[in-house]
Amino acid sequence: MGVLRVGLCPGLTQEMIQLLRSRRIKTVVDLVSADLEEVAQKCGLSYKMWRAHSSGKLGGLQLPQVPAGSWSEFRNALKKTELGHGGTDGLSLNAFYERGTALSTSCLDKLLDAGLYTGEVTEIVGGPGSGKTQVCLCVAANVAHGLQQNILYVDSNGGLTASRLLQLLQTKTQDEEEQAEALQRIQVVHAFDIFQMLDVLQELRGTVAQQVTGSSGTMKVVVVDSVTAVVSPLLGGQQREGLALMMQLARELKTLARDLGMAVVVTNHITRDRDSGRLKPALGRSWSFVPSTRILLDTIEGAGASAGRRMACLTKSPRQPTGFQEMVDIGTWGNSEQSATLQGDQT
Ligand SMILES: Nc1ncnc2c1ncn2[C@@H]1O[C@H](COP(=O)(O)OP(=O)(O)OP(=O)(O)O)[C@@H](O)[C@H]1O
Repeated sequence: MGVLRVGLCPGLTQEMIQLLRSRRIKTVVDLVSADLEEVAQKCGLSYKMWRAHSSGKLGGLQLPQVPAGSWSEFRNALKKTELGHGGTDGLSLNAFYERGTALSTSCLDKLLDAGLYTGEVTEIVGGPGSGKTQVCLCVAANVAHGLQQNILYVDSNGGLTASRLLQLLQTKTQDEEEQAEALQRIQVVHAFDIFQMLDVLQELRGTVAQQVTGSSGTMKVVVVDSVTAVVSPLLGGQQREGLALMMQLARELKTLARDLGMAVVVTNHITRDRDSGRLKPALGRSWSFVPSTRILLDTIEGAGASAGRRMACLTKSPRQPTGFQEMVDIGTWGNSEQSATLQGDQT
């Protein structure tokens, strides 16, 4: 099982192993999946020392050259290795994915700390026209072309257009065959009410549960644009029934993420808090616990405003500080210029 032991890599001393064990890091995969910066801080290990220790081999598997930059770069480099994908260490691909692998989105990776994490629900929140659907399409194009993974795209508001999807793919490749292959990896389903949506997700659960690990047909990402479109009509009169259906949807999405190792993306509208007047995600408190990561998209007013520019702000994350924000230009995502990020700003 790739248990950490002295001699696995230079510098991995008994003392260090004890420290890691005290942080519940016992195997090579525990180590790869951990927040290395936090671990290093708690174990009194500097990044420089870590680089020196972990270059070369670990658990009999070749590690990447540790980049001089940051911990997150290092972790992502690790995840791309044979080790990060289970490798020959007796670990299944699913077992690793369940622990969380970042799937690059190409549009919001900085905020997401490298991408969408398998095993988690990520929510994109924003008002009408804020760009939620554009983010979903950008994710679909990158997962299908860049990562060559299958994706289920559940459209519940009619926002998806094939022409925009193709436009986004055309910026990635001029090869029409590659574009067609990528389009084939994106399975689009329309579900205009909660019952249709639950049916779609339950069917997906059945299919994914039967998937053979590592086969070319695995479905790694599911996008639901939007949950609000099917849930908010239920929350008016028969509140109880509506809430129960909403939580059933939440359970389905979490099962796909946690038990079946998928990355789940949902979109949600915003609403104004009656007391404070502040904007907050729609669907209330019960829903607010469903996603582990949330990005709020907002249009920009005043100087610097343009049709496609949006401020994307991380408002919930298990990995990054909340409040982290960056300006993105969704208008450029479909242009040949690959400029998504205009500036980074940590608040
Ligand atoms: N083909 C396109 N090329 C460039 N930008 C586009 C294109 N289509 C849409 N946009 C940009 O995306 C914005 C609309 O974004 P989108 O439809 O993703 O919003 P949304 O948050 O999903 O809205 P809603 O909640 O109403 O569904 C437009 O205002 C425009 O700036």
